[in-house]
Amino acid sequence: MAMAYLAWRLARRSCPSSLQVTSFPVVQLHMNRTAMRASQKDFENSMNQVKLLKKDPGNEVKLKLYALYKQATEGPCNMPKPGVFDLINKAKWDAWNALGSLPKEAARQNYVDLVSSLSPSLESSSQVEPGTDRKSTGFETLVVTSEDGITKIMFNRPKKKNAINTEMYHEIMRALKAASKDDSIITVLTGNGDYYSSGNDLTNFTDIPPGGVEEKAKNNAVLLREFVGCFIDFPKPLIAVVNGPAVGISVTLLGLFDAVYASDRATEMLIFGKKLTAGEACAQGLVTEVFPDSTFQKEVWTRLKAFAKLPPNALRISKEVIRKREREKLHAVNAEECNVLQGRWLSDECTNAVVNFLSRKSKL
Ligand SMILES: CCCCCC/C=C/C(=O)SCCNC(=O)CCNC(=O)[C@H](O)C(C)(C)COP(=O)(O)OP(=O)(O)OC[C@H]1O[C@@H](n2cnc3c(N)ncnc32)[C@H](O)[C@@H]1OP(=O)(O)O
Repeated sequence: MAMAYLAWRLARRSCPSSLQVTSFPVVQLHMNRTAMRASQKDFENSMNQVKLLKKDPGNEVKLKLYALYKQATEGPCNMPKPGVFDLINKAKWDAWNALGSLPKEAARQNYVDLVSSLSPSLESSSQVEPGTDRKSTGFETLVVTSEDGITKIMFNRPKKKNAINTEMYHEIMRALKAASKDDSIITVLTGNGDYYSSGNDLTNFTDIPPGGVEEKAKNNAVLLREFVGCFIDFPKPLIAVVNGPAVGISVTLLGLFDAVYASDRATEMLIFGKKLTAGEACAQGLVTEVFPDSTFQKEVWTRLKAFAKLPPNALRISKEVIRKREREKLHAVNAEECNVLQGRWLSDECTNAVVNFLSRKSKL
């Protein structure tokens, strides 16, 4: 991306961001949550999570879950005790009966707590699991899920370090448009696997149409302009969970997010051909906050779930007020930059860089 554009984006980080606008209610929300009981929705989400557990939690835990579920939905056990040879039903009955007169609400809370104690394995690793609620199908290069007021758009080409090919550009735009209209409060972009994204898929430059390289460069410029435009116009809080190294366009786009959380493993954010650590990117305002990789997913998702409970209209309006002043300028810079890039893609420098990369393993 052009120097001016990047400089502008960096400068923008020192302006009030929608994250700052929302920071006060977040504190309030943490205080409220400790006093809160699990809602019916939390309970239902936990039931869905149980179905998706990858590892069998073992009979003891399953019995506890069963008992708490029955207690939460039907109250104290008043069924006749099964016979001694009906081993399974007797074990279930015993577990339920052992809960005595525990109130339904407390059982619901215990159920949610128990499920969440089983869930860290889903969230603590660098490999991000898809959400457990609604999973959009129809994407080849993404996993899109919606849960807890958060639509998560996950780049899903881990074997290619989540390089963005033409199909993925189109799918990201489609997912963003859908997220802007769905009932989620915030939208998160992240990557599956060890990379956030290695940027533009360099094979995008090899599929030459009948009109030759000029037509290819023009098509790419049109696509890029529309793609970046979707980020400029995105109406809800947009958050990047940078789970690993990020390269090229996946870095420069970060300036259009409302918050950027990076794992301290994101050590290779390449800009100006220079590797930048996540900490350095944070010092320059491109990243909002850096977390240790060991706790990255857990800490970030806890925070995001709290954001997603903030008043949705206030969030949208805050973003609109901030973005309104700069939208026109952003679109103008985007258009100019795409024009410049269209020319650069026809240069020997660009051709050589692509050929060098693709010929490393004799792909050309
Ligand atoms: C519509 C067009 C718009 C253009 C917009 C302008 C955007 C510009 C940019 O984004 S410029 C940045 C482009 N990206 C790069 O230059 C990075 C290239 N990749 C690498 O340097 C390395 O792959 C790496 C440092 C990301 C990772 O290195 P390593 O750990 O050694 O892994 P591999 O190189 O073996 O990669 C594994 C696998 O992934 C393929 N791959 C990785 N990145 C890309 C990519 N950007 N494009 C295409 N393919 C990529 C790599 O070839 C390997 O594939 P293989 O296993 O050999 O099939």
